[in-house]
Amino acid sequence: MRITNAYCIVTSPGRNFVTLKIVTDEGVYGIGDATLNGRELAVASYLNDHVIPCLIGRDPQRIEDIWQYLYKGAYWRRGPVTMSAIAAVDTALWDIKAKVAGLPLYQLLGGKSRDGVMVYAHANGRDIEEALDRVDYYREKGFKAIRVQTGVPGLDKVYGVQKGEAYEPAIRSAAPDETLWATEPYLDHAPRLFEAVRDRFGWDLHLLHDVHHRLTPIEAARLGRSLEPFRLFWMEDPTPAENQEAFRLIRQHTTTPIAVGEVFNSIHDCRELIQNQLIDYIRATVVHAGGITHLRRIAGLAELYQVRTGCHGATDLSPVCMGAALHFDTWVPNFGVQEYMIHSAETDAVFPHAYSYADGALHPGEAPGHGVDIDEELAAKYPYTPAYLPVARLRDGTMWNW
Ligand SMILES: O=C(O)C(=O)C[C@H](O)[C@H](O)CO
Ligand SMILES: [Mg+2]
Repeated sequence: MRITNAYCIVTSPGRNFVTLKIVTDEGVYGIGDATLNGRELAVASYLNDHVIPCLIGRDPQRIEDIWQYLYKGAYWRRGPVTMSAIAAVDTALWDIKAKVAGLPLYQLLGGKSRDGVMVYAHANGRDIEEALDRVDYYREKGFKAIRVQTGVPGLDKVYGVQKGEAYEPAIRSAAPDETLWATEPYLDHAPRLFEAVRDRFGWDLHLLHDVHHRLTPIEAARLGRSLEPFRLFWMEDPTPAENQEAFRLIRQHTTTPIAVGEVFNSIHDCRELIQNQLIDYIRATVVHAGGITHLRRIAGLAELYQVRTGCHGATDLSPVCMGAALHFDTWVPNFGVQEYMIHSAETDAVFPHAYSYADGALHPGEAPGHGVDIDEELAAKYPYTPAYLPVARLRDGTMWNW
């Protein structure tokens, strides 16, 4: 079996996605997500200009060898652009292998470890009342785990919150939107929010919260401690994780569980966090962390230290990534939870998929491969439009972490 063709499909059904399609001489094809929010065309160029020419003629069944060839062969290791490109190839190759075998991908990974993949929804509100209504909405839909974010008094725009139904942080424009951040009002507000959620809905619900890298380690420690009475499932990205050692300080002060890793692209980004048991959940997922092949290694390391998975699943990760992640989640022994930020109807139409939601869980489906396809004709109707994630500044104008 040989790879005869490979190409990128860039489409924008409401937001930008990059998809790699690999075609073989036997007519079987596979697809992989290559979307890197706000830097989409860099990955498309990496694939088109540097990876695809090296793939033609290779045996698509040699997934491990191709992974090593692309990783070691570039000389320049790691980084989100490289690892997203490798992930797209890897995902497409696993898709092909499973289609050839006539099996859903989770069967090749080792079979089912669970009957369904527990997912968490996003309840966002401009204020506490609005957030409570959204929690209620998702509870009614059967979700067992809900992430809750609200506006903060005195701040105009806050991560996770937006007027209207669908939250989409990447704004279509030539340059990023500028937002304002202040830590003190947030630290005062967050415990009030979770107190209100527990008062109204009780304790039979997993609650999650994303700090989105905004705090210093000692501020994160204070937040974790102030949230302890409300028993969170996790507090996510409390501080930027380039300095893995910083989490030791947070850990020394709080028992609120910590989730980190949606921006990680390699096992080396989380090795110390995992080996020193400084986190409880690892958020790396298929598209940004080198595909199924590399994510499996991260999960294997994490398992040794009782760190569980919590794959990133925002809407900037395409349904192709979600499909592949659900097969991974169905198999991985140390599964924790899967993020599920629901895609728009336009996106779902471009990416027909076998996965489905029922009663708080997603199911990957039984279609051979990862079960997600792309309608190329429809995709062509949504041309790429530049869009960027916002930036954040402190009140005095200092650049901060968005
Ligand atoms: O889903 C989350 O937890 C996020 O933090 C979403 C990110 O801001 C988003 O995926 C960035 O592209
Ligand atoms: Mg996050």
